[in-house]
Amino acid sequence: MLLGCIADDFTGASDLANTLAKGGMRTTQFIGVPAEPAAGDCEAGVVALKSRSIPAAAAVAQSLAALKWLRQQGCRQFLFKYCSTFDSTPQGNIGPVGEALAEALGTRGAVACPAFPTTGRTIYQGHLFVKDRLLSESGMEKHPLTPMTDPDLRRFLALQTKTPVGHVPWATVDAGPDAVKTALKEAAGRGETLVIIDAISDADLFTIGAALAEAPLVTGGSGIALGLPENFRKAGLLSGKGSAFTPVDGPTVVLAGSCSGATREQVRRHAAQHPGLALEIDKIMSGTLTPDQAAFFLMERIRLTPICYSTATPEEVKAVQDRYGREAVAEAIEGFFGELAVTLNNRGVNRIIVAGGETSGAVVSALEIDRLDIGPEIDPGVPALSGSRNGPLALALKSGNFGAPDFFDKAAAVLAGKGVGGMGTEDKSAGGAA
Ligand SMILES: Nc1ncnc2c1ncn2[C@@H]1O[C@H](COP(=O)(O)OP(=O)(O)O)[C@@H](O)[C@H]1O
Ligand SMILES: O=C(O)[C@@H](O)C(=O)COP(=O)(O)O
Repeated sequence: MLLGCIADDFTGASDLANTLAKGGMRTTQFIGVPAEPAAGDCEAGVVALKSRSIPAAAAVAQSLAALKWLRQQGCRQFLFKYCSTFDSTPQGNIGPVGEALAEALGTRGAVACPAFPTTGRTIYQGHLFVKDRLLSESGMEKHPLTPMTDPDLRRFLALQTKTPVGHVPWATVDAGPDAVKTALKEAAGRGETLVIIDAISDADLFTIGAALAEAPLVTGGSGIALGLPENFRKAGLLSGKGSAFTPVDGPTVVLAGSCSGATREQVRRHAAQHPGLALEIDKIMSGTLTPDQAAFFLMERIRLTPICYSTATPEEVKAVQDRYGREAVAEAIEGFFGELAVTLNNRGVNRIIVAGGETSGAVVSALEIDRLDIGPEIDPGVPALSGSRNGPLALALKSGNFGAPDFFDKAAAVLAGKGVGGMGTEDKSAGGAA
C-alpha cells in the first residue's frame, strides 16, 4: 500500500476512494481499522471511521489506531480526509486529529484544504465558499450536528488547535508547486502544524498535489487527493490494475437520514415516483415504530425501489431536537436505519443506497461489512461500492449535499452495472433485470 487514508466519515471515505480510483490507484475502503492485513495489490487504502461528531479524544485515538495499521501496510504517505464543508465544532475534531497525526509522523506544515471545486467548494483568502455563498450562508449553518457559522477557516481551525494555523494564499498556489513547497516549509519553520491553503479550481489542486509528492501528511477534502496518484505514477509505483468492483442486480432500497438541501430535493423527487415511508421521529423516540415494521412496509413494495426517510426541514429538525436533545435524536434515528438495513439485507435486499454521512456510518457498521471495492462514479464524489453480506451486496453512500436530483434512480442503475460506465472495473455482473 502506498497511500494510507483516514476518513472521518463513511461517505467522505467513499468520496476520497472515488478520487483515488479515478486517478488510477487500486483502492479499497476499509470499514474501521482492519484486524487483518490488506490485500497485496491494494495501492490506496481508505480507513473509514465515524469520528466526525464524537468527542475529540476518541477521534484522536481512533485516527492514531488507523495510522498505526496503515503504517504496518507500508504506506509512504498519509491523508486525513474530512468534509469539504469542514464539518466540525469549535472543540474539534479536525484540529486535534490533524495535530495528533502530524505529531505521530514528526511533521509540521501539513496542508489543510477542504476545497472540492466540482461540488462548488472553494477556498479563497482563507474563506470557504459553497458555490457563490460563504460557508456560513450556504445552509451548513443549520446542519443538525455540526452547524458551520464561521467561513474563515484560519480563525475557526485555530479554535481547535494547540499550534498556530498557517495560510498559503492563492497567489502562491498560482505561482506553482515550488512556491507552494517553499511556503509550506516556511510555515513549518514558524511552528504551524496545519496550513489552510487557497484553491479555487482543480488546476490549483493539481498544483498543490504536485507540491506534496514528499509530504508525509496531507489533510483535506477529496479534492486534495486529485494530484496525488500522479506522484506515485511518475515514480513508477502504480500497477495500472482497475478496481475490483462487482455490480449487483436485485432488490433495491433507499435509506435517507440526511436533512441537507440536496437530499431534501432528491427525496422529494424519489418519493413522488416510488413508494415512500416518511419516518415520524416521535414514533421512533417512543418505540411505537420499529425497524421491523418499516421493513415490512418496504418489503411489500421492494420491486419498486422504495425509499425510507427521516429527511426533514431545518425547522422540523430543530423542533425534535428541542424536544429530545440533539444527540439522543441522532442516535435513535441512526440506530433505526442500521437495524432496518440489517433486516432488509437478511430478507434479500442487496442494493442499498444511503443518504447522509452519519447515516451511512450507522448502516455500514450495523451491516458489519469490513471492506468495500470502489466502482464507477454515480455523481461527483459518490462511487458505486461492492462488498459482501448474505452474498454480494452493492452500496452507494451519498454525502448529504452531493448528487443530482435524480441521484437515487441513477445509483440503482450503476450499482447493477448499468448506466454510467468506464473506469476499468473487473465486471463480474451476472446481469438480469432489476
Ligand atoms: N428528522 C430529523 N430530525 C433530527 N435529526 C435528524 C432527522 N433526520 C436525520 N437526523 C439526524 O441528522 C444527522 C444527519 O447527518 P448525516 O447523516 O451525516 O447527513 P449529512 O450527510 O446531510 O450531514 C444524523 O445524525 C441523523 O440521524
Ligand atoms: O467532503 C465531502 O463533502 C464529503 O466527502 C463528506 O465528507 C460529506 O459528509 P456528509 O455530508 O456528512 O455526508
